[in-house]
Amino acid sequence: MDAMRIKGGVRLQGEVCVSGAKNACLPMFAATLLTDQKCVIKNVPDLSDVRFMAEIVASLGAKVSNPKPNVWEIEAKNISSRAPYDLVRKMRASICLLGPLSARMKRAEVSMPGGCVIGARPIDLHIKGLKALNCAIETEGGYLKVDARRMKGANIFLGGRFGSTVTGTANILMASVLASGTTIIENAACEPEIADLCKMLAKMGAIIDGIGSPTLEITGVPKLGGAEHTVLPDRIEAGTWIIATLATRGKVLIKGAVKKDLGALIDILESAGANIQIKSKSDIFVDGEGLKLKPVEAVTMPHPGFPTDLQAQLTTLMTQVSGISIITERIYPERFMHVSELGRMGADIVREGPSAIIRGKTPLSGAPIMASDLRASAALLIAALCAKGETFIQRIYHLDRGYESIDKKLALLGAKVERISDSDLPSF
Ligand SMILES: CC(=O)N[C@H]1[C@@H](OP(=O)(O)OP(=O)(O)OC[C@H]2O[C@@H](n3ccc(=O)[nH]c3=O)[C@H](O)[C@@H]2O)O[C@H](CO)[C@@H](O)[C@@H]1O
Ligand SMILES: C=C(OP(=O)(O)O)C(=O)O
Repeated sequence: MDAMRIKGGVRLQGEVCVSGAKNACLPMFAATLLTDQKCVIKNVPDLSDVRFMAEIVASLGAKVSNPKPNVWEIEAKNISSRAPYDLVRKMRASICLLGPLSARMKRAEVSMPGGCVIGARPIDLHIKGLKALNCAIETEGGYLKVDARRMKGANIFLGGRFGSTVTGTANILMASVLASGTTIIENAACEPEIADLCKMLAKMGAIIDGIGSPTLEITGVPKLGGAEHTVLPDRIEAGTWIIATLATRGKVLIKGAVKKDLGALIDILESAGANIQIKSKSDIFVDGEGLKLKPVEAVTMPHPGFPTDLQAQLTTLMTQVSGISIITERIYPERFMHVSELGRMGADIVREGPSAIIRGKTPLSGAPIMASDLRASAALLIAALCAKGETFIQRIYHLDRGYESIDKKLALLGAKVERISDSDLPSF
């Protein structure tokens, strides 16, 4: 297993390129199962989650290849409809297979995903949506079994007490593109990754109106064809670089940071006094030198609100800002695994229900710490970059799920980081 050694105290400086969005390409890989023709997906980040998804799609019978860096080709001529537990358990996003398999094979058996450290992750809305499309569903032996022989378009309100669902929208969308008649998904997730998935489906021949809005109208077609699609840049990676630059008081040009996808984060940071310059549609320059930021109050919400996937990173930044910040998590009220590890580095953070109350600015000092999930790891990494002395982050496989070549990108910005194996860790 790998760990990361970080020597803190360096200001990030230079230029960094954002990779393709993980949360767009995972459902896109599933979407390739909707056709027996070849799909080519470009700008795919080299991540462990992507490799898992490729493995799952291949295990279903698709021909999967990675002919060039960041390019994947998938041809799903003959596929089976059963996604087994051994593969599905490795990655929650594999629930996205449910919609495409139901639509193409008229039946699907997908192992039920479990919860995860960021909290409960139910799939009742996915089931509600498929039932509305006239599918019969039962759970048996840990599998969700869908009989989609009588699938047809419907009007579906896809919402719950936490708002919309991202992978739930992806599933119902991918099912309805081949369902007879018209489907209207109300309260659809508006995340840019869903809009990008819609664009790929449209290239495959799907008819979708309202792309990017909370109302998607899908006119079912009997068959889809192959397509070539380039994945949009990862707004969560871009946001992580913006925050890391401010936290280290650095100066970085972030290429592939799309302002329209980062509105809520930019608004929060500008209200704190950050200098964020929009250089073009997809380039943002952050100048953190000599900045005195003000504390913030932020609440996570579905897009276009402040994303939960940047909550942990913003928490770290606020430990380096004088005053009291309050960050409230409305999507996953338990997503605070980073808080105790930040405390071990010297942060003063108290949890009050779904909120973290951060009293800054506290000096951080390097320590041995443990990554617990993807974004918590990013938050710890940012803390390590700000800390005095050396930090050793263990279990960085979490980071590799969602950040392509993170150590190499950091090194290019001047950070002192090194990937080491657990056996090379000093004794603490
Ligand atoms: C692969 C992928 O795209 N992952 C993202 C996706 O996860 P994911 O699609 O799993 O998250 P959802 O959008 O479905 O979850 C949003 C909220 O709805 C609740 N819910 C969801 C489904 C359901 O059937 N019932 C229900 O109650 C969840 O518990 C959560 O509170 O969106 C999350 C919220 O932006 C992000 O943190 C994840 O990075
Ligand atoms: C929670 C995340 O991913 P997943 O939904 O795949 O667990 C994330 O990307 O932060």
